[in-house]
Amino acid sequence: MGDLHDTKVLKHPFSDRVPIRSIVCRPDGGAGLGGQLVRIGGWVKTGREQGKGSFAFLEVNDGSCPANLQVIVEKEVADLSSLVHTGACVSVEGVLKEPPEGTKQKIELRVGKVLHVGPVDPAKYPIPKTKLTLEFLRDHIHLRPRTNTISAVARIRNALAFATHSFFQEHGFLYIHTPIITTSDCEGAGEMFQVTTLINEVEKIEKELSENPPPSEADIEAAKLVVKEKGGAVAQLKSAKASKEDIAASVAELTNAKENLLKLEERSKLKPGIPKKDGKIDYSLDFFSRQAFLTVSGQLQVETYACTVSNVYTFGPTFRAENSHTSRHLAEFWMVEPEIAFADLEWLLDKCLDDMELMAKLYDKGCIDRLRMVASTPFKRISYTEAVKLLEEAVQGGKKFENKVEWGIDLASEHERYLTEVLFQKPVIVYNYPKGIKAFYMRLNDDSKTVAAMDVLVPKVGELIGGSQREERLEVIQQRIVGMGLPLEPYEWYLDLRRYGTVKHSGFGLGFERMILFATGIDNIRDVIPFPRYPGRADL
Ligand SMILES: NC(=O)C[C@H](N)C(=O)O
Repeated sequence: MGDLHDTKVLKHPFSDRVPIRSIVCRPDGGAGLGGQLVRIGGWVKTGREQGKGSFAFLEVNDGSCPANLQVIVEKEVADLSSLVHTGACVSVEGVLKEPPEGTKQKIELRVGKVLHVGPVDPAKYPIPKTKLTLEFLRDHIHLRPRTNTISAVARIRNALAFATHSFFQEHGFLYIHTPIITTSDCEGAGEMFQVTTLINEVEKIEKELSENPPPSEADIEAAKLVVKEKGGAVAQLKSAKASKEDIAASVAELTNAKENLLKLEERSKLKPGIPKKDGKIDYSLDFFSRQAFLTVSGQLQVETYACTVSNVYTFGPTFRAENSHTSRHLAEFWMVEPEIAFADLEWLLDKCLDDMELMAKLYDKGCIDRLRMVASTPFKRISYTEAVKLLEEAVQGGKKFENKVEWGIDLASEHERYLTEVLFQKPVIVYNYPKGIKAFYMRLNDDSKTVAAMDVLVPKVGELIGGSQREERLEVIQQRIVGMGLPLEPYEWYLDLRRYGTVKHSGFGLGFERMILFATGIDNIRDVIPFPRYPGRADL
């Protein structure tokens, strides 16, 4: 968008429109731009006719910044009634003018030509200008980007994504595109969405039906008759006290007739274009020749590159089939996952801090205080064992937690919040978790009870980052996989990284949406991703 201090407004690179940002987001509020002819395009936030309908004031926003441009249209130029409704799209050309002294705006646009109007019926528009709750907006996912909050979140999200890439690129990391579809369960927790192929299923049903047409109603009626006859035959033989063998043979015929009827009825339900639902044919095995899933983490795959090009990261969507209905979980979320060869956990903890500091510095526009605090305060570091001790002390002191506190538990959100918000009032890094609650790939510590894992907990959000030193010893990791009841076979390729040229290495995953929650102060994670996915929601 160029230098905002430029004395000329800057055209959008792909159209002849000027971004509103380049008019109003200047130190002088745009005052120095008076007299320039510009074209803008955007959506009306508010509008009203004035001077007995002789002109209209419009507040227009084009998403380039949170601020609106005040636009004035006279009735000679356009039909004002179609312009003034919230949500209408307008594209106009006119001259920038400084309004009279004492007005809030430093610049406004006097329209000479209206180039486009996309009207709205105000009686039907679902996003009126009144303040709407985020819950309400979640039911209008496609229109909610038109609100100030959601468009601001989109800009912050974009800036954070850009900063993530800039940071890693500047530090010599390679961006590796890890797959979305995989057969490996990185966390070994079974929270995977299975990938099935609807088209395959439909094709298969169509083929089957063309080779073997479905039964007609008459076929089914005939089969029902056979069942009735066979049933009658069994009853007759029984009342005639026939021999056991004869009765058994007759019962077998009845069973066959019933099975045949069931089959026919089932086949009659098969219709082209509708996949069979009874689960009898495992179509899911078709496409990939084995069960495939949506990835829960790009970590295992990105490790293959860390073990040859040293410093890598992946940043993409990940999926968890967790039935969580909380404000901190999504079924589809984005994760930033760096992986570094020759690094142990100590090294990683330091780097993680840098990362957060850098992000905080870049985004002082979000929740400024919290970000400032992250940038300036050293994180508290405590071991898991210390954390549990502190929580136990709190319980002894009268603090009530819903989840019980004892060595071996996974820290609940209330525990994480207590540590970060009450006890330390700053981000807390908890390290060396019990092996029983962490994934198989984390390096076993010398005590054989804990693993070299760390979580970064932050106020408001709880766990923001989870990471670990990876287990680089072949026998140990094999034992861990087996010990957790997981099959070795799907992980053989991963074990090869330990068989051939193994090296200590570490990495972490940062939940991108949680980072946005933290930066923006928004409460619900469903509001910081454009199209949230959670139990019961996958449309749009
Ligand atoms: N890359 C990582 O360390 C993240 C880790 N696999 C997780 O999903 O929690």
